[in-house]
Amino acid sequence: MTTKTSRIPGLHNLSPKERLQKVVEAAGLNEQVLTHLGNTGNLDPATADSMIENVIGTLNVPLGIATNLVIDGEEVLVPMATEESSVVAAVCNAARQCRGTGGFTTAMSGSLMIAQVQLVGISNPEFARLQILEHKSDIKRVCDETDPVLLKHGGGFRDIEVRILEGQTGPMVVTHLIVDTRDAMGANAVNSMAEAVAPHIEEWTGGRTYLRILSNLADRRLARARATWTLEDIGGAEVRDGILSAYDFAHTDSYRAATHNKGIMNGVSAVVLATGNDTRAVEAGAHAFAARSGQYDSLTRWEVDADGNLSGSIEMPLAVGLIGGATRSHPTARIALDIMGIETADRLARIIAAVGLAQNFAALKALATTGIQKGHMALHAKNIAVAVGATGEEVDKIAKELVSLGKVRMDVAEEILKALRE
Ligand SMILES: CC(C)(COP(=O)([O-])OP(=O)([O-])OC[C@H]1O[C@@H](n2cnc3c(N)ncnc32)[C@H](O)[C@@H]1OP(=O)([O-])[O-])[C@@H](O)C(=O)NCCC(=O)NCCSC(=O)C[C@@](C)(O)CC(=O)[O-]
Ligand SMILES: NC(=O)C1=CN([C@@H]2O[C@H](COP(=O)(O)OP(=O)(O)OC[C@H]3O[C@@H](n4cnc5c(N)ncnc54)[C@H](OP(=O)(O)O)[C@@H]3O)[C@@H](O)[C@H]2O)C=CC1
Repeated sequence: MTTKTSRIPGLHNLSPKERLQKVVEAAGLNEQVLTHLGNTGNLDPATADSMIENVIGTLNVPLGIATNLVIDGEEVLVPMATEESSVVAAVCNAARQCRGTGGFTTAMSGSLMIAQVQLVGISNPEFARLQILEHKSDIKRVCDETDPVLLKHGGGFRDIEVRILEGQTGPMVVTHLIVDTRDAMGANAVNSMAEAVAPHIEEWTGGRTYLRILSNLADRRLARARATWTLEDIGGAEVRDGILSAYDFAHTDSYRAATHNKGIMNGVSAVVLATGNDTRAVEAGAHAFAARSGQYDSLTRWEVDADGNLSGSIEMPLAVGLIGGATRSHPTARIALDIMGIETADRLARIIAAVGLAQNFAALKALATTGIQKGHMALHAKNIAVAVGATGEEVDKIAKELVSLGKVRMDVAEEILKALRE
């Protein structure tokens, strides 16, 4: 049944429970939905209602733990929130195979974010550019006055750059405010600064400012991770060469690079989500960075070291925080940080980069050897069993049967379930 009308005036003024009732009625759903969505798991309705708008319930995603990771000499258990099977297992698998060489070494370029102020209606953009640059100390003062708390935590304005862009509507003079946002992802912090600085830029140049917003291409907040996998640990030179060939494919072809990077983001987004950070911000930054040369490229690099072992590295923007957004308000996100023993946003970003690299190693190794389906579908089999209506012990029985038949398919699962229930 389709919804009678999507116009529900004042829905936002109701409580989550009242809204749910209205939506169930409007969508013509049965009363069971009330019970199902009424159970909000470990996010209470009041907290959920304060996070987004028009809340009627919550969507629980499994939270798994990646084991085996050694990052900068420290053992770390990493929580990952994802709906996709084999993603967590893949990280455990990759991390286990590089423990012998010390695991992952990571670094961060800094915690600098960029806010952009777009200025238009300028006939002499080169002149305006210099006018803005001359006011660097005024801009610093305005930015820092906007966020004294950030200043207290060692952050604040660092620099400006001014670019001239030729748009279809005429020249644009774009000011980048470069701000150290420390343990915050920083979107709200730098957006406030951009809005505070904009009227001054208009006054100095006589132009008109439009957009005042951060850039998600956080290329001054790059997380880096590297690791070495020995031939012995990965199963020999043929496996190494298969991984190198897989990387070469991604480096050469954007169609392949998109899938290659999707695999990396399987790990990255799962940790970003588990910690209540903004998955879209990180994803937009990653893909823009991957395309920075003009050709969409791999976020990882794979090489052979002097001893013939496999060296993997990753470098990508990772604007994540421990403050702001849902990182503080979502109780599970706070626990996720505690599991990792995280005290700085810098450490969180570095762990996420290591997870991205591990994820890529596992996927490339599987692709270059047995193929992805063997491991992935074996773990996906339980999902298929649940999707066809299996419950309790039926789930494991069906999953095992699907794997042993080598046919992890819905139609086969349905047949097995039918036979089990006869
Ligand atoms: C699936 C495996 C791990 C099997 O790998 P395997 O070698 O058959 O597993 P194993 O039973 O020998 O176990 C090896 C280790 O893997 C881990 N492991 C093994 N099973 C589990 C489990 N159930 N739960 C947690 N951890 C598990 C665990 O660490 C274990 O060591 P242990 O702890 O036993 O000493 C392997 O085939 C693999 O890594 N595959 C890659 C899977 C993958 O990348 N999945 C992502 C989804 S596919 C996709 O979206 C991305 C893609 C592929 O398109 C990207 C691209 O194209 O580049
Ligand atoms: N394009 C995008 O990506 C956009 C994203 N967003 C959203 O913005 C949110 C993130 O913004 P963000 O600015 O991080 O969040 P907040 O504004 O909530 O938090 C940052 C603020 O926390 C205070 N603070 C306290 N301690 C620290 C510390 N140690 N380090 C840094 N700051 C500290 C600072 O000052 P004070 O207390 O004075 O605020 C700082 O400005 C996310 O929810 C994201 O989804 C919003 C718009 C656009």
